[in-house]
Amino acid sequence: GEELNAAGAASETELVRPKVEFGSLLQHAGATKDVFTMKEVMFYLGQYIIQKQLYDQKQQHIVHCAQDALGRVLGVDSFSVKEPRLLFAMVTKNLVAVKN
Ligand SMILES: COc1nc(N(C)C)ncc1-n1nc2c(c1C(C)C)[C@H](c1ccc(C#N)cc1)N(c1cc(Cl)c[nH]c1=O)C2=O
Repeated sequence: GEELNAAGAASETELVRPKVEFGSLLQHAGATKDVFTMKEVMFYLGQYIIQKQLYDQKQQHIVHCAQDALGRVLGVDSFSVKEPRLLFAMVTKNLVAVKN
């Protein structure tokens, strides 16, 4: 609906600055800057998860992060990639909006 389109548009126009620990996690995933779009944040987090193979080998939509910095910044031991609202809520806690 309208609200999803708005969220989609925001993911590519509004800029965010990660809080310190979250920022170093994104750099570990290859990021080379301090300010991102939401789309970029999700891209780098996704690369981080795949590179470190944090997904469950059997149920591959489940991410296990209790033993990883990702779990500390998101505040959970595991989550499902099929829960977008929960995921965005956890990620946005680690971001500060940048007024442009
Ligand atoms: C375990 O996950 C996968 N495993 C496999 N295997 C073959 C094992 N293939 C694809 C995925 N996968 N599905 C989705 C995503 C991935 C990879 C890139 C992690 C991304 C995503 C999920 C979580 C975070 C965080 N923290 C960041 C990005 N994602 C997204 C979820 C949302 Cl809510 C927004 N944007 C996304 O790209 C999905 O739906």
